[in-house]
Amino acid sequence: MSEISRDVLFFPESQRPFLEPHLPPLDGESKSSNLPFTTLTFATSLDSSLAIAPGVRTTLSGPQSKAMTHYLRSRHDAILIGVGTALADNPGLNCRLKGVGGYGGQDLRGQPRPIIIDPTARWEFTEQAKILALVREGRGRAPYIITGNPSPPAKQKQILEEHGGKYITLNTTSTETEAHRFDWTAILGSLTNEGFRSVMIEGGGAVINTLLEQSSQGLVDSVILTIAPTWLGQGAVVVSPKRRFDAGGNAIPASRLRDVKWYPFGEDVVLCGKIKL
Ligand SMILES: NC(=O)C1=CN([C@@H]2O[C@H](COP(=O)(O)OP(=O)(O)OC[C@H]3O[C@@H](n4cnc5c(N)ncnc54)[C@H](OP(=O)(O)O)[C@@H]3O)[C@@H](O)[C@H]2O)C=CC1
Ligand SMILES: Nc1nc(O)c(N)c(N[C@@H]2O[C@H](COP(=O)(O)O)[C@@H](O)[C@H]2O)n1
Repeated sequence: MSEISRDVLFFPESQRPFLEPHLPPLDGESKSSNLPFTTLTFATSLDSSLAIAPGVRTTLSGPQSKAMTHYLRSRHDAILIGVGTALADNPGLNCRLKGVGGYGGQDLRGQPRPIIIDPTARWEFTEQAKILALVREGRGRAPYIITGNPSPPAKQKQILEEHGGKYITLNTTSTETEAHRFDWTAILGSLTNEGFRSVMIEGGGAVINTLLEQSSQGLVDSVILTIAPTWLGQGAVVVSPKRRFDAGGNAIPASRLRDVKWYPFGEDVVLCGKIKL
């Protein structure tokens, strides 16, 4: 069996319609805001964890919900993760559904552009990175890395550009607790400048927790979560955004979904909704 046929995933036509209201429009119609249609999507445990420990790749999705995630990848122009995930997972970030480009389809049709948020350009990848191997095999696109470092390492820049990727430089700001932070509107604006009309944001913890802060959660158009029937336990990488307070200083929920729909998917459930603003 070839490497490609072993990897191929199937997501039946009959299971696709329920997702449609939660996805970027098929006709490419853009939003009024000029920013890409933004879907927040990840797999979580019952204790709101993404991975069993920092730096550890952890399988949560069952086969059906994994195939659904790859369908989501085929429906977005770009797929975004933080550098923590790039380092922990050595991810492919391509779409391995039967029929997309590289998996029986033409060219790279249906393959999203991977976007990595790496403010200091600390990801020291080599040609062996899975994401680049897939590019050489014609099964994925080269990543664009958003950085605040005006002089990223020459070696990585060369490798990236040889594969058709690039660094995109964006200004960072400093907060009391963080030395180099991107504003999410600026991140999404830079994707618009590159011509992307939709992006799915997969994680990891820091990416999701900053996106769900009050100042940026309004940028999220759709939320599609896979919930797996497992508790990862203490010490895991947790989704838990910064606490919010009302005018009287009382703690209030950091974020809440509206128009929620739940769909069983094998042993998992898939939750779709919108952020209530
Ligand atoms: N179950 C799932 O669906 C998923 C699981 N994961 C898991 O999540 C874990 C990784 O999570 P985590 O360690 O939190 O890493 P992240 O992937 O969230 O990357 C975090 C880093 O990205 C940079 N970053 C994130 N947001 C911003 C911002 N707004 N501005 C500037 N820089 C930003 C920072 O880099 P710097 O430190 O250089 O400042 C930050 O430390 C992995 O174990 C992975 O397996 C990941 C995705 C999905
Ligand atoms: N949907 C989903 N389910 C899980 O169980 C996961 N661990 C993840 N992780 C995300 O997918 C990336 C790996 O992608 P490749 O299979 O290498 O293409 C990983 O980096 C996370 O972003 N997602």
